[in-house]
Amino acid sequence: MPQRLALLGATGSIGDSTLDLVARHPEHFSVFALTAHHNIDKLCRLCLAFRPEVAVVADEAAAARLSAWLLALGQDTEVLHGPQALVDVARASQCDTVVAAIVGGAGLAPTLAAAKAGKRILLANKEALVMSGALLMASVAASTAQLLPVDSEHNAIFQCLSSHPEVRPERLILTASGGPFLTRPLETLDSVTPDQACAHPKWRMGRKISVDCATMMNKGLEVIEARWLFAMPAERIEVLIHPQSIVHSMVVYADQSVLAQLGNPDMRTPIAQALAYPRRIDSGVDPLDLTRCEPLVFARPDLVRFPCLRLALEVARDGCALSVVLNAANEVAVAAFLAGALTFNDITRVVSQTLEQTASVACDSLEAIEDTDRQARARATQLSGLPPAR
Ligand SMILES: NC(=O)C1=CN([C@@H]2O[C@H](COP(=O)(O)OP(=O)(O)OC[C@H]3O[C@@H](n4cnc5c(N)ncnc54)[C@H](OP(=O)(O)O)[C@@H]3O)[C@@H](O)[C@H]2O)C=CC1
Ligand SMILES: CC(=O)[C@@H](O)[C@H](O)COP(=O)(O)O
Ligand SMILES: [Mn+2]
Repeated sequence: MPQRLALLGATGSIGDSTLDLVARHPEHFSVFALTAHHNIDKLCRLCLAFRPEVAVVADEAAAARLSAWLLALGQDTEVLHGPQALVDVARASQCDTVVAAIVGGAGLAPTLAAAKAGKRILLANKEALVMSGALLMASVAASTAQLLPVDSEHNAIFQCLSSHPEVRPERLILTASGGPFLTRPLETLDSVTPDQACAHPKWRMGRKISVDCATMMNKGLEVIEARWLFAMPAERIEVLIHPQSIVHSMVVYADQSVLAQLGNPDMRTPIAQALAYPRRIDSGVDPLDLTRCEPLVFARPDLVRFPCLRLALEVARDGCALSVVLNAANEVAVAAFLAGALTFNDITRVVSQTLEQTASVACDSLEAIEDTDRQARARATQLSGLPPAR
């Protein structure tokens, strides 16, 4: 019986990689639901190719258009809309596995619903875990859910830990490419364009995560993600710059053995590992030829060049409420940068000022997290000089 998937964020970059694997292994995987936000052209094509029972889009107007197209094309996918529909497909009895690949905080409620419903969750949506670490991990522990990390570094650590599941490692080392601005003169950073910031040297990804890699906020979010996934204090999670993106992360044991997972930078490897776990399937990724790749180099990150990483590391060592604020402010600032309303350096300013201006708040329920998230977004919007969101 094939695994039945609900793919949240099907029209994105993780969606593309996941569906490439589904197409390679129709005997192992079938698609129950595909979701998108506004890209209904692409979702329509995906519905014709993968024939899901359900598709979900942002609003009623988009749902009506997609329904009409599918009907005209003879495809009987049911089209739903809105945040509640995402939650409904994530916990539906017709699916076994939820691929959480929505970008940003919008992925939190469906991911939490999947955890409570005891699903196997392939987690790409790191923002969900950053916002709700304690709550999501507790929901997984209290149900039959299984949380499998897809983020390449966390998937690497998961694979390294699998060889000694009963032994706690001493430290984790997350590798980071350093993004497109690793060596760019600092004084020129304020004039970089969104396209320059999105030109990641090694990975092709959505625009939000690409900007996060350019500021290295991505690595800060990943330290918080690792802290929860592997129950490891942030002080014992190190970040190392590794521009080749071949070593995806490492685990250090008490005897100073260091285990690493390597591979060409292609998300189909970690997604295939998680989809097939504990088996292995062909991912379509080129074999890694260590005799032909660039020399593997490692260095400590420069926190003056990457102030967003410094802010995130400070938050990682603190309570969970500040993680919600960090994430919310970053989402607002990155969206404003991508829209041309802020400069690249403004991202750090907005995140830092939002953190400074937020009093300590609770984060022990979805409602409390959503409330903190809303307040932080409003503050960050104001600090970005934008009109309040409706
Ligand atoms: N891309 C990668 O290689 C990696 C990504 N990740 C993480 O995976 C997640 C997805 O990243 P990526 O695929 O690059 O992102 P993309 O921007 O490529 O795709 C995002 C997806 O989320 C949907 N979406 C956006 N906003 C909403 C919303 N408010 N409600 C519902 N759906 C929404 C989009 O729909 P639409 O197309 O209609 O806008 C799209 O399907 C992120 O959290 C990222 O950090 C982690 C590791 C690697
Ligand atoms: C592919 C992936 O997992 C991204 O989250 C990745 O981490 C981006 O690369 P850097 O963060 O190393 O720039
Ligand atoms: Mn990553």
